[in-house]
Amino acid sequence: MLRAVVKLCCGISYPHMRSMAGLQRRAVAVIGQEITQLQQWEQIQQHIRTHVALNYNEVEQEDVKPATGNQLYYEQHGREAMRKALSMLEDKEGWKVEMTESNGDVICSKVIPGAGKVFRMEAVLEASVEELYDILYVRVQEMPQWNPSIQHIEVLKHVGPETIVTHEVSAGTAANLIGQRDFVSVRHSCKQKSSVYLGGAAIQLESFPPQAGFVRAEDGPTCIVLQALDEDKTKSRFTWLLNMDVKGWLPKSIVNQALPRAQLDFTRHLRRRLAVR
Ligand SMILES: CC(C)CCC[C@@H](C)[C@H]1CC[C@H]2[C@@H]3CC=C4C[C@@H](O)CC[C@]4(C)[C@H]3CC[C@]12C
Repeated sequence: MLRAVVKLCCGISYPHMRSMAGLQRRAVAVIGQEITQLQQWEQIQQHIRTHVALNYNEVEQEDVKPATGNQLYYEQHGREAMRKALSMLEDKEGWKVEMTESNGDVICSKVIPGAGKVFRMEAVLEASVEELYDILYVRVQEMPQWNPSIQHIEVLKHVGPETIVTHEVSAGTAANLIGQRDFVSVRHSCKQKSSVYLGGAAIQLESFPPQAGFVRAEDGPTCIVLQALDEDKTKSRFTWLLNMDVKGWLPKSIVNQALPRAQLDFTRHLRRRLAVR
C-alpha cells in the first residue's frame, strides 16, 4: 500500500521535480530516505509481532502487511485464520440447525458479524485422527482423486511442516449449484495429543493473480477439528467450520443452499475414501 502511494506521488510530482532548484531536490531526496526507513521499520515490527505475539494468540491480522516471500507472513496468516475460526466454533450460542442426516451428521449455521453466514458440520468418521490428518493435509494434492467436487489442488509453497499455500479448483458439477471457482489459500495444521486442527484462509499472491475464466472465491477463516473419540480411538469427531465467500453475482439463497450441500458431499466422498483403505 505504502509503495503504491509512493509510486503515485512520484508520478504526480515528476513534472514539478524536473523544474526544481537544488535545495528543493535535496528535500525530496530526504523524504525518499525517510519513506525507505519507514518501510524497513514496518518489516521489523512485523517480525517482532510474529515472534513475540504469536504464542500469546494476540496478533491482529489487520496490522500486518504481506511481504512477498516472507515465510513468517504465511505462518502468521494461517495461525490467525485458525484462531479466528476456532473462536467462532467456541461460541456455542446461536447456532441454527440446517440439516440432520440419518447417520447422525448435523449441519448448523450462524450469522457472525464480519464473517457473514458460516456453516458448522459435525460428523463421526471411522478413522483415527492420524489417518484423517494424512488424507486431508499431508496428501491434500490427492484430494481430487477421491472427491469429484474438486478438480485440482496444487501446493504452491511448502512454508514449513505446519503451513502450506495451495491453489484449489472446484469442479463445476451438476450437484454444485455454484459453478467452478478457484481459491488460493494458506493452510495451517496443528497437531495436539488426540486432536488435529486444520485451519485456512484466502491469501493474495502477486505471483498467482486471478485467472481469466475463473471466479476467484475466498475460503476462510475456516477450520476442521479432528478429535479422537474417548471410547474408541479408531473413530474421530469431525467438526468443519465453512466460511466461504463464493464471489460472483449469485442470490444468497442459492449460496446458502449450496454450501451445506458441499459439506455433505465432501463428507460422503471422504467416507468412501476411508472405505477403500
Ligand atoms: C460451493 C463451491 C463453490 C465449492 C465446492 C467445493 C469446496 C467444498 C471445496 C473446494 C476446495 C476444498 C478445500 C481444499 C483443501 C482443503 C485443505 C484440507 O486440509 C482440508 C479440506 C479443504 C479445506 C477443502 C474443503 C472443501 C473445499 C473448500
